[in-house]
Amino acid sequence: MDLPPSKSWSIHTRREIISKYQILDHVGSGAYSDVYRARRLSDNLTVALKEVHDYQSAFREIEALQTLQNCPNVVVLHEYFSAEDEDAVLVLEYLPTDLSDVIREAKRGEWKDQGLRTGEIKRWMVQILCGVDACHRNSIVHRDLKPTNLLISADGVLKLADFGQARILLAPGYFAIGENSQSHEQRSPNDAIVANPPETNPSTDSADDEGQVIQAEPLRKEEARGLSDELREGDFLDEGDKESNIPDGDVSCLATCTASDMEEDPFKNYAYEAEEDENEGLGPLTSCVGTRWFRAPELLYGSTTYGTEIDLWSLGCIFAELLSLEPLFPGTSDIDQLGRIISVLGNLSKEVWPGCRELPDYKTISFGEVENPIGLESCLPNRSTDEILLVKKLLCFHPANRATAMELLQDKYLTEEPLPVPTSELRIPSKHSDQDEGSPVEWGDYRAFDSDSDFDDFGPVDVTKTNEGFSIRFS
Ligand SMILES: Nc1ncnc2c1ncn2[C@@H]1O[C@H](COP(=O)(O)OP(=O)(O)OP(=O)(O)O)[C@@H](O)[C@H]1O
Repeated sequence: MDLPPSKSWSIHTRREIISKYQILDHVGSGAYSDVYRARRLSDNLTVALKEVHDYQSAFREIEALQTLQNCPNVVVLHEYFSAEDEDAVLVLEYLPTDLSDVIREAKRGEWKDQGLRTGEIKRWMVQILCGVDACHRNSIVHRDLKPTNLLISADGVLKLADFGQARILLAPGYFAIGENSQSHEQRSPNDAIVANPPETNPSTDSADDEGQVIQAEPLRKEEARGLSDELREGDFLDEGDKESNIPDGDVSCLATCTASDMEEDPFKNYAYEAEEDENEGLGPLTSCVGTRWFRAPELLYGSTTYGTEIDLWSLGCIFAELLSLEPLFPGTSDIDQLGRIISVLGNLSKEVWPGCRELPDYKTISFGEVENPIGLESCLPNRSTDEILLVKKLLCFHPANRATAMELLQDKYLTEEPLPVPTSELRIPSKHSDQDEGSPVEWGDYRAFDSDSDFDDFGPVDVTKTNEGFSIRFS
């Protein structure tokens, strides 16, 4: 049931907006935004108004969406409002649900034959790949791909959304958001910028050899499984939080790696950010992007010169989750995240990625030798060889070895029987707007799990000083 709209929302003070839109309800919020469902007065179209509280995030989202406006698998930007000293407001097509809802619904077994049918999984994958392919052809790296950012229309069309962290790697001519309060109707599309994504060129600024070294133990098979189960069951949560706050790593590093964390962090050399210069299309990039569970190893090791391949890693994690209905690497800290990856895939060494030693934090974080990696097969039980192979093509340590979205669209798994079902045959979960936003059970279970530091949510950690620095063991 829709509650009467609150008049206290700041968006109601924006005359230029309420003269064109009737605000219906508040449908969600992110690290930098509040999103409202609204009705366009001129034609009754339902839209989403995204009020973005961060200038850079708004700028990035508008720029990326304008570039991608003709892509059927990217959310449509109808127009945007910008004003000096006011948050930008993006008028987006309204999409009632997302892929995390699909996964959750399938997992609950409320759908007749339990889980997702192979043809459905394939159709979701094809739509995601089309959206990502469009981004990468335009040299746009999304940097925060995850199921909650893959929104879905009532008729089953999946669209990439939340481009607040996106970067255009080859700048197609930056534009500034207008200084005066005004609306900006969607412009005609830019010519597609077709360019090869830049080679991932690991920084030569390797970690200071004299610096502190974090030696982390990757989880053993049983530990990894135990911890995953614990996380899934929410054993460590307060009773009241169990359903609502299942930690999903849905924590943007941008939101959690604060300067004060770094200052208080005894392992100062572990993580750092590069200042991103918006005017430099190919300047250093921050490694603090994305959501931990979907973050590529080069980001976790502090790379600032990565490319579109970081999105391909995220895709591997998302596809694995579609296949198993469980998050693949549900890390509780960045180091735990790396530990989980290494436990499954094996050690990151120069044999699998010759350039890995150049990663800024490679020498700072070292893991014990994993002799028997768990393997993706164990993480995806009951899935076919082709399905596992598809995920393996994305989850390669060496970014250059990851299959591109275009290559995967031609993969035999997606082109052979059973074929992807038509979108009209996809089962769509009930709408966001049908849910009671006040209920944390409905709104919180795949969303924000907050943490101020990389270590505070990690559980027992045994730190000992060694000749080289510190050794950390997680128990
Ligand atoms: N076009 C849309 N239609 C319907 N709901 C939307 C739309 N865009 C966003 N939302 C809702 O608003 C929430 C926040 O939006 P979004 O993720 O884009 O914000 P953000 O501040 O960039 O988030 P994050 O913290 O993930 O970076 C989403 O989880 C979704 O529920």
